[in-house]
Amino acid sequence: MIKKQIYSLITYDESVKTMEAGADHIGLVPMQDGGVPAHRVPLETVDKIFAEAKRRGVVTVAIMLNKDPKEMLDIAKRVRPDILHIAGMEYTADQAFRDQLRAVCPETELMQAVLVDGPEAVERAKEYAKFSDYLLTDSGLAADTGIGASGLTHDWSIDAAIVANVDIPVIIAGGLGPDNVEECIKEIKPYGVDSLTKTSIKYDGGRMEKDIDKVREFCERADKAAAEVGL
Ligand SMILES: O=C(O)c1ccccc1NCC(=O)[C@H](O)[C@H](O)COP(=O)(O)O
Repeated sequence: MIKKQIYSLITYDESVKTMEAGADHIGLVPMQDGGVPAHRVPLETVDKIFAEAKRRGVVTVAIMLNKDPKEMLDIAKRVRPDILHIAGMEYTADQAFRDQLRAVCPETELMQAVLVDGPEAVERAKEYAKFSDYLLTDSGLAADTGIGASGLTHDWSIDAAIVANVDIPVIIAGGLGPDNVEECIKEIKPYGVDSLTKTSIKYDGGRMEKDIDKVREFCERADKAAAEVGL
């Protein structure tokens, strides 16, 4: 079984369709400082989407694109995600942040993004794994955060080394879509795979929406590859 994580949802309707198309984790950017304004989701809409996901047993992820740990903890307390994803490079979580998150939101797990920009990413991942519940390996460089949402792949042999060297679940991100998710799973054998750009329709001005046919194809191909390699 492989976890299919689909980002970045904006509306309730596309969230329901994304879950129906096979997503195991859904992620969105609750209203906050930082990030592309068109992707931020009002907190009332986050509540509605997360309630529906919890009803269906789908894991909810709140994506943090700001650099203020206090704001992150306040958002976690307010929207109660299953996972808080620290996505930017300008703030990286640490053990103190993990402890604070556990204190204010005991049920929320922590996922730290790892920039995969060379072999040194393996040591970076090992450090982050000391305080994280999940790692998300990702490509640079988004204009607003320095990591993620690039639509670009990176050297998967480094992800495979990360999976072999940490003992927490690793989700692979960066340029994954229906065209390459099978190859990625066969090469890395990760806990999960993530897709944003290649399963979205992007419009001028930064607005985007999920392409549900692409989401379905991504999930089906991921499941097929996972079954073939015995995951
Ligand atoms: O979700 C966002 O809107 C976002 C914006 C800016 C930086 C990162 C963001 N999301 C983080 C993710 O984990 C993406 O899903 C991941 O980077 C994969 O993106 P893509 O390469 O476009 O599939």
